[in-house]
Amino acid sequence: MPNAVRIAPSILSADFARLGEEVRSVDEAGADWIHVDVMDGHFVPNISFGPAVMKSVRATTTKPFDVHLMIAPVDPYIDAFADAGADCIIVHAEAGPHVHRSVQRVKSRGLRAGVALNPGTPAKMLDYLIDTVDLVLVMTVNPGFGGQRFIESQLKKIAAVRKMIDATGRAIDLEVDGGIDAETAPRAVAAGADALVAGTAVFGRRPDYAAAIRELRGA
Ligand SMILES: O=C(CO)[C@H](O)[C@H](O)COP(=O)(O)O
Ligand SMILES: [Co+2]
Repeated sequence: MPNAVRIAPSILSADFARLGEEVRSVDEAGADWIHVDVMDGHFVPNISFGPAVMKSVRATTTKPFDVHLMIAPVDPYIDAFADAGADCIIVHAEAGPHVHRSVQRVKSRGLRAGVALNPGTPAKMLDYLIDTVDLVLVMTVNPGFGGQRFIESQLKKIAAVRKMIDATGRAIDLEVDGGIDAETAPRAVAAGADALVAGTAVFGRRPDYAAAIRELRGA
């Protein structure tokens, strides 16, 4: 299905005491990708987990790991997450010091590279990056926590990024992250998103993850 929307449950909202089982459950429930939120307590005001934890759950599924690094500076950690089994590594345009170099470093490991834009960062930031990336992640909350409210102004940015992607003629994924549920998902997709991260909307529906994923897809 070429135009199907990908659903990427964020394990930030999983039960960390049963992380492996949680990953297996969302895999069986129909997740397309597993979204891994890495927070450093510096770039964002929260700390989640590092590459060792990710590596230990990597073995529980064959689904691609979509690794969202909220780390500044990020370059010293790219190899560790590549070694831990990332399929796509997303770096923040704001994390610095040289985002283009960070993207090159991800690509040099043979992985898909993504760039994330915070809500206050304009789409224009992508002008000299879009030709090198495989994915753009538009943040629809300020990064650092799950369970926040979708920021409406980002719909305009999703539409602007969709135009930029289409103009390249390349297959670049447009993923949206933050406050995605059955109400916001269709609006993000209508604006141009083709991949949706969902933490609370999936893991908050414990134990029926399949229903949660079906609902997001159907929406
Ligand atoms: O990157 C993130 C936060 O920085 C998370 O991926 C995001 O918040 C998902 O959680 P929710 O769906 O509950 O908003
Ligand atoms: Co995320």
